[in-house]
Amino acid sequence: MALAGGVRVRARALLRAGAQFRGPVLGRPEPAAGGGDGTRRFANLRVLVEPDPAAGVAVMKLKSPPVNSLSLEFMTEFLISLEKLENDKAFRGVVITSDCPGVFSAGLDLTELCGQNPAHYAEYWKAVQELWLRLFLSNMVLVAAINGVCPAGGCLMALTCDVRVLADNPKFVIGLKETQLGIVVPFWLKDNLVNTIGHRASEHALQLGLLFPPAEALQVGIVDQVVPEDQLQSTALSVMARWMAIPDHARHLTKAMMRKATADSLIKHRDADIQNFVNFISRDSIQKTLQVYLQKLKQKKG
Ligand SMILES: CC/C=C\C/C=C\C/C=C\C=C\CC(=O)SCCNC(=O)CCNC(=O)[C@H](O)C(C)(C)COP(=O)(O)OP(=O)(O)OC[C@H]1O[C@@H](n2cnc3c(N)ncnc32)[C@H](O)[C@@H]1OP(=O)(O)O
Repeated sequence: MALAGGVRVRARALLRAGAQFRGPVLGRPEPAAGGGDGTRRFANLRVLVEPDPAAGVAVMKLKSPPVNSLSLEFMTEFLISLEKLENDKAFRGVVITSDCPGVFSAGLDLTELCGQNPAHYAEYWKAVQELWLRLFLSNMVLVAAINGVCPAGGCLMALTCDVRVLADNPKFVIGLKETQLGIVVPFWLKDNLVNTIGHRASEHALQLGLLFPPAEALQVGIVDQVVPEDQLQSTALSVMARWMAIPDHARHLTKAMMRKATADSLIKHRDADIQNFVNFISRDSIQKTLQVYLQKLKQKKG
């Protein structure tokens, strides 16, 4: 699936501005781009990709400090990196994890949702839809190695994956807390959750805006495994190895068959969903709530 119009335009702008694969990364000298040794890492500004072509797997590390919030730039760069892997036949699986200590992703970037104009909200929501669709319908096996708190939009990313492994730390909660902020999750994300944990559990989780700590997350089924923090990466890779043993075409066609109806319901109503979001987020009452919440977050330190 190609990037949607607005996101593609922004992607091109980012690429022109130099947000493309480069080395060295993390201060280590690496072969020049296209060096072809199959071991080099590549990165744009906010996503670090560590490829292991021999295994057919890449690890994508979200590194948009401080909290990997889903800004337009971050989502665009993430999708560029994902598309690069999708287009490279060497890669059949991706582990998604965080490079920001203690936070997988803080979810949607609240500064994108506050005090902006309707055109911005529309562009932003289109990018959120695109992120979800591209991940949800990815041909590749996606394993989320969740090494930090994972609320709302962070959970959105994790829910698109085929498998979620959560590090066992009581601070690492996961869930869709939107109602706690006075926000309603979009229907397609609700469907994604229902597909994952069932209808009744979703009713409770969504209405109460529940954030599950590891043991509860495992019990309700929003994650598939909880492991000690120091075993997260190795567990994610061994889960991946199991999935990689299945012939790709059969696995992918099965995944597409299982996910088609849920994805189609958004694809058919993308514009209406954007309009709905713009109307909702532009309301004075919602703006006020989000601004107060953002201020509280900022005052936490002071
Ligand atoms: C009718 C229906 C139609 C359509 C659908 C309608 C509506 C749907 C609309 C929106 C859906 C929204 C879903 C979301 O994702 S909203 C975001 C939810 N996320 C959160 O509530 C998490 C907030 N953050 C935190 O709880 C914490 O930051 C933390 C636990 C992730 C990390 O804690 P730390 O103590 O490590 O870090 P902090 O000091 O709190 O934060 C550092 C820094 O980062 C800023 N920040 C944190 N989160 C966000 C964010 N989500 N967006 C933007 N910025 C964020 C925070 O303010 C600090 O900034 P400063 O350094 O002080 O400047």
